[in-house]
Amino acid sequence: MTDSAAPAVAPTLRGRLNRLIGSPRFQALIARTPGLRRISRSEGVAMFDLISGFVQSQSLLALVELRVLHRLVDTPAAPAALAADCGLTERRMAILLQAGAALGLLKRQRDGRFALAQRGAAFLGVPGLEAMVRHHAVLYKDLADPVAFLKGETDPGLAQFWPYVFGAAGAADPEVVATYSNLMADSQALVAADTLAQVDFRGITHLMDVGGGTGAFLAAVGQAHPAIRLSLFDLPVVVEGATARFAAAGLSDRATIHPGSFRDDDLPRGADAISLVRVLFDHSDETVAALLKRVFAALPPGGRVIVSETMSGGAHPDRTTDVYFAFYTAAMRTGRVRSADEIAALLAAAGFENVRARWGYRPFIASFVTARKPGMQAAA
Ligand SMILES: CC(C)=CCC/C(C)=C/CC/C(C)=C/C=C/C(C)=C/C=C/C=C(C)/C=C/C=C(C)/C=C/C=C(C)/C=C/CC(C)(C)O
Ligand SMILES: C[S@@+](CC[C@H](N)C(=O)[O-])C[C@H]1O[C@@H](n2cnc3c(N)ncnc32)[C@H](O)[C@@H]1O
Repeated sequence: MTDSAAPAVAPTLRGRLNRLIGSPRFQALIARTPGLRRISRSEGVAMFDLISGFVQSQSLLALVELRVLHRLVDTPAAPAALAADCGLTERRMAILLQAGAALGLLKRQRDGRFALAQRGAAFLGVPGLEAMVRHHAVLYKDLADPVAFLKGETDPGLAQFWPYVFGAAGAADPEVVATYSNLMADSQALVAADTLAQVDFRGITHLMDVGGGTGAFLAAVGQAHPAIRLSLFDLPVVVEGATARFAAAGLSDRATIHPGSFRDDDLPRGADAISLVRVLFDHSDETVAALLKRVFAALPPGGRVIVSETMSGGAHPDRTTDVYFAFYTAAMRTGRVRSADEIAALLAAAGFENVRARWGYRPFIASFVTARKPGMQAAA
């Protein structure tokens, strides 16, 4: 701690402890003390993990771009064979494969060939994950100068990647919208699974999913709860993809599609529950407050609202959401990752009561806040 050698004000107890821990002599002492040296080593590993995270992510991106995991699904292969297929020199391919093995995605065999490890096999099976990793090229470019990014001196490319967040007019190009909608729909499988596992849907007779994309969440709800009627509300160009999805899922009779913009239009009435899945974190507090008012107006007394998205840990900062999703939504410029308490406050301000929060099993997939419109309970 060289630049803080002379404190300007009397340090607190925590400050004195910080100076002690930051002293190389103290660190050396811990490192050579039996029983304590384990702490020193594991702290070093944790620090190195932070330092090298970007390189780990870029190794993964290279494995994805070159389809290395796919190439190893059925049989192991030697670096030379993969090098030829991927257009790399054998030496560079060996570096990539060794890194993949070190990251637990591949397994290095005794004969020098590389096989797909359990984590690599699982990675390929997670819906939408490869596409997510690929699109990180845009995010990581935006974060190349993180200080300039935080000062607002850069023009993040991610803001252009998602066409809809600036309003209905942004989602005009059907091809761009399709790319975006597919990425969302693919990654929706895990969100739907966790929402269905952690939120109580009992008593709901008609669910409207606002900002529901092409209906992937509703399709999952429809399959899990055969009695629930379904309504989808999203921008006109986005919901075009929903008709085919509902037909393929055998839900055409139970599902109604409502094209519209929640910025400009009131929401259709009739549903006794409204879900907002990965919608609020795209938008400013003002937009969210106006949207929640519309949600409130559309529900009957006792009607339920379900918010499902990644949330800040708030008082307990979370490693996944308070880093990746906080920077991600900042790069989009319009939204932010809110804690369950912040979402609860916005719901209360819109008139909702009985607000309940549940931290997700996998917070990087979703956490949940539910609330009710005051009045009579909706009939079960
Ligand atoms: C029987 C034998 C032989 C062995 C048994 C071994 C065994 C049981 C293995 C288990 C393997 C297994 C089942 C693994 C499962 C792994 C899973 C399900 C992993 C899931 C991982 C999910 C991840 C990493 C999700 C990442 C999500 C991301 C990055 C989401 C990003 C979302 C964004 C950017 C959303 C943006 C929306 C916007 C634009 C802000 O509005
Ligand atoms: C991050 S996506 C989430 C989609 C889906 N709920 C999911 O989790 O996969 C946000 C959704 O909100 C929709 N959306 C954004 N602005 C909207 C608006 N003004 N009116 C209606 N939907 C809107 C987008 O089209 C998009 O489908």
